[in-house]
Amino acid sequence: MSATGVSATPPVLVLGAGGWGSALAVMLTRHGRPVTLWARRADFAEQLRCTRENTTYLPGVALPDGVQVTADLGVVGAFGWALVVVPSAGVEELLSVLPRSLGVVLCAKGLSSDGRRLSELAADLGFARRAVLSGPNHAEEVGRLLPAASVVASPDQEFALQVQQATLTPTFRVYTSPDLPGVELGGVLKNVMALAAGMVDGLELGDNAKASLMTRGLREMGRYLASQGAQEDTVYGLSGLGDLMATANSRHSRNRAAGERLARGLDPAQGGKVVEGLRSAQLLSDWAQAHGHDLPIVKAVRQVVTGAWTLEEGVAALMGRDAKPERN
Ligand SMILES: NC(=O)c1ccc[n+]([C@@H]2O[C@H](COP(=O)([O-])OP(=O)(O)OC[C@H]3O[C@@H](n4cnc5c(N)ncnc54)[C@H](O)[C@@H]3O)[C@@H](O)[C@H]2O)c1
Ligand SMILES: O=P(O)(O)OC[C@H](O)CO
Repeated sequence: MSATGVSATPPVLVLGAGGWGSALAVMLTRHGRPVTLWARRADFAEQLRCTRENTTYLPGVALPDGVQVTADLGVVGAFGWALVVVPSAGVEELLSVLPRSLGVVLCAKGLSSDGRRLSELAADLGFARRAVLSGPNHAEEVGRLLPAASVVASPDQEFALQVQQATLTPTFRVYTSPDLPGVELGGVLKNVMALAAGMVDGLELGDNAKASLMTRGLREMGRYLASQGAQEDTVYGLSGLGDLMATANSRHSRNRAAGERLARGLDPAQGGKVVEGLRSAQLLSDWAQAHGHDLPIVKAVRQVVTGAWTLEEGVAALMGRDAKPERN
């Protein structure tokens, strides 16, 4: 409490100073929520402090003074929970050095190296309070205070409400959900579907093909959610349909762009950019094969990405499947 009896807004801890971590830090700070932003590299933290702009991952967006940048992970001791905003490939490394008493809000949209959901990985490492934050949220737009919505999902309703209150602002509308796996897997699968949508763009197959792919992709996502014990209808929310529409159609999406580049015969992960759908396609496809589960679009993406199929073979495989009712 301040001297006036009004509660001071507690600061939010953002771990990871890439595009999304920086956008969240800017958006929250602009709305009066001070943020501590942790960057892994001391020289990068120093650069952010000096220039007040993340020219590498979020160019053109100023970091307000309220964003305290640090490379000292010791700051976590002052916080009860944190937004974990490093790419999925780096989540295990970061979580393994954090105190297990910290509540973790996982913001990455990928799987662990052995195919676990990141919240499962956090549970296995001993984190009791876990949530995910996911939705149609391009950093380039959220950081510029354009309106967006998202979902914080956790079986721990008190934790979900705490994170919702801390992150909901006039430009970022945050909903809660108890379906953690459903929200988390929506973010994973939409990246694979966005790769496929980018391939459709690159091949210039037309609007009908893209709409058909996205709709059948959504059905495939729902079936996969159900197979993982999640609620199938979570796929129709912000983290599923919402993020699929945003990512598969966006000029900002690295996954969509990677698919388009691949279809044009270029390197999909241009300049070492994070394209999480590439690894997820492999992991999900391996799982489907091992468990006799049908994930045709995921499989086609994997086959094309690994070079096992040409793009034309991928299209033919999807168009030549058995006739069936739409609901299957
Ligand atoms: N960019 C977006 O619009 C957006 C929106 C929502 C969610 N996400 C998700 O957020 C995650 C991060 O994406 P991004 O766009 O911020 O990535 P980015 O490529 O912009 O930046 C990644 C950052 O993470 C750091 N990093 C990498 N490995 C690390 C490790 N082991 N420990 C600590 N830091 C590490 C990098 O140095 C870099 O600062 C991804 O999983 C992505 O799917 C991104
Ligand atoms: O750039 P992408 O493809 O990783 O997508 C970014 C966000 O996930 C969009 O919500």
